Amino acid sequence: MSAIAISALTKTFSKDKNSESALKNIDLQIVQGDMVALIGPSGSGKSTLMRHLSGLTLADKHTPGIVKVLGKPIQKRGRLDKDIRQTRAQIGHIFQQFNLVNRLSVLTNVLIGGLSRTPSYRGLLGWFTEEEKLAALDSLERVGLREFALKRASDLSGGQQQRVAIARALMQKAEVILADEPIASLDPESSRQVMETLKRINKSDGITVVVTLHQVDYAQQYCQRAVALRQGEIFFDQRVDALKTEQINQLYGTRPPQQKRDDLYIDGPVTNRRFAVA
Ligand SMILES: Nc1ncnc2c1ncn2[C@@H]1O[C@H](COP(=O)(O)OP(=O)(O)OP(=O)(O)O)[C@@H](O)[C@H]1O
Repeated sequence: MSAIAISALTKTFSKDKNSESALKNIDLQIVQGDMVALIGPSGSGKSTLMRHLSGLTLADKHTPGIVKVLGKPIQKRGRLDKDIRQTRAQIGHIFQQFNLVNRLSVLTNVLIGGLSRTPSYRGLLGWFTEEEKLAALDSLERVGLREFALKRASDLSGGQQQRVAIARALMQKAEVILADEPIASLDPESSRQVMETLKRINKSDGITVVVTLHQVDYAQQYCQRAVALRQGEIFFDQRVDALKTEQINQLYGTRPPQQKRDDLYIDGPVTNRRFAVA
């Protein structure tokens, strides 16, 4: 079964009839257990596509677009499915802006991941069972942060916070993780640790991971497949080891690879927005 199935997905933000669509008739299937990088230049539609997968953004009405996750519809013809809550409970989210509750402990943040299975009165009161706490500690152990359990989330570095978000997805027992630019504001070492952690849980638990990345070299190092968007369309979709420098240059519209690496910034000299043209 496909973990993710998208067909005929079109999204136009502006009501102006002549404006370009952010996504144009996208068809995409991702099998369960795959780790897929979504790459492409700024504004190509990566985040918009990710938001459609969890129903945070709706496709154009009166178009045949369908998005399914784990075989269940998320949205159809620009309308959310009525059972979306159950499906959403199986999707873990990791965003560029660390989406933890800063004033709560790391452990509580992870416990929040299991709320979809906790009776709501207990969740509201912050009552968690010993078993739930042990499971949360176990998730933290798996991302290498068990000893940070009682710290405030805001006291952790950006990279550590991203790993807490991964632990929260593990606690949630997410079968699909959508990571939207999880390393965009991290230094190279923290980026490596976050990508290694995603890769590890992808391999060991068979969790499907879709990750948007600005750096092609991280996609090549950690993912099996790369799907590239350009101007709202799929520009290439292939195994990462089949990616050619020429295609990457075409995708980003950069100068040829003999340029110095420092000249190859996508958006100016913003750290971590650089990508390698190998
Ligand atoms: N809420 C919105 N309202 C209007 N236009 C939007 C909205 N969100 C995205 N867009 C437009 O849709 C297009 C795709 O944007 P999107 O953020 O998906 O690109 P991206 O590939 O994720 O870019 P980046 O790498 O910079 O995050 C852009 O032209 C953007 O301006």
